[in-house]
Amino acid sequence: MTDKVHFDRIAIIGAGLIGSSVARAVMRAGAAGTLVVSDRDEAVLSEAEKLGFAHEFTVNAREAAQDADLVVIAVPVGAMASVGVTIAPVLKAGAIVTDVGSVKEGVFKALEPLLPGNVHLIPGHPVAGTEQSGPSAGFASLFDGRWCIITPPQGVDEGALEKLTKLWEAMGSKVEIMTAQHHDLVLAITSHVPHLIAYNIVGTASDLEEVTRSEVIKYSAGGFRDFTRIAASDPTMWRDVFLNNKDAVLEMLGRFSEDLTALQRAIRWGDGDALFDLFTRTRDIRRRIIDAGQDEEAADFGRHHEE
Ligand SMILES: NC(=O)c1ccc[n+]([C@@H]2O[C@H](COP(=O)([O-])OP(=O)(O)OC[C@H]3O[C@@H](n4cnc5c(N)ncnc54)[C@H](O)[C@@H]3O)[C@@H](O)[C@H]2O)c1
Ligand SMILES: O=C(O)C(=O)C[C@]1(C(=O)O)C=C[C@@H](O)C=C1
Repeated sequence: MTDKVHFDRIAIIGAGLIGSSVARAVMRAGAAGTLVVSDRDEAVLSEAEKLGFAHEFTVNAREAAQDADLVVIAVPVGAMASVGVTIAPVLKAGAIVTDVGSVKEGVFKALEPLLPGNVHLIPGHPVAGTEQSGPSAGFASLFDGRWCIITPPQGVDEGALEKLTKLWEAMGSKVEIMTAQHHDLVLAITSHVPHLIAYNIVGTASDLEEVTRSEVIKYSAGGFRDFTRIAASDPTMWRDVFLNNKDAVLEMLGRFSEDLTALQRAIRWGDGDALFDLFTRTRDIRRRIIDAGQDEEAADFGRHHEE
């Protein structure tokens, strides 16, 4: 007998890209006796129901969380607290409550005071996603080979942590444990600031578009096009990320601005060596990412074009 991870009842609140992908991955892993998915948006819920990636569907998050051994909250970071308020009265003693939010310290601080002391709140973040949203955008293999960062609070119940870790592994992820503060600092530079830069550059180009009309669209190949993919990411999700990881994002943006000023100076003074040295260093980082198997672009491209 293998010690396959199993929960009698798993509830997922939020049936968008990530919630629906977790649902599909849970089903693929056979990790739930009953999997119930909830979303407050009736159109989203009926789309989810048609796609059929869980056993039960309900608009009522409280009904979903009732008797659940594991509740996965997959809503935008700014909506976590309202879900916490809704589900708190019905949570079963010993239940594990986790989330998939892109910011960790703020989510823990928002949820922890709302939940009863006899449940295990263990936040998590699968570092995998796309610029799409909604239940149709999800897929079971989203987490395969990707990191899931779990940020347990001090004094966490080791049994509950182990069970949650095993579930993410069963869904295909590699799991890393760190503090919420460290997570927020690392993700500020690897994910949050890059999204802000993409939003900014596409915004600047869209202002220019007034002047040059269709040329921005017409000639948008290569570099700019890659930025537009990221800048098409969900506005609600990303508004909440920046409002909830303010300190770390501002810290990284400060460094970014200093480095940008140095580049500006190198261009102004014709310092080709400085430009060449930086571009050589950054090319090396790209190579290291590919070597570490973290670049899924080619695979993603293939997958979306097969569908
Ligand atoms: N998109 C990504 O690439 C990505 C990757 C990793 C983690 N995340 C995190 O996952 C979470 C969900 O993101 P997503 O991309 O799946 O978003 P999404 O927009 O695809 O789905 C979010 C869903 O939550 C529902 N919702 C909002 N408030 C609710 C509430 N109070 N009760 C019930 N349902 C509610 C919405 O109706 C929507 O269907 C966010 O916290 C985000 O930071 C996103
Ligand atoms: O691949 C993308 O499109 C993503 O933006 C995914 C991405 C990221 O920045 O890596 C976005 C937000 C998440 O919290 C995790 C993953």
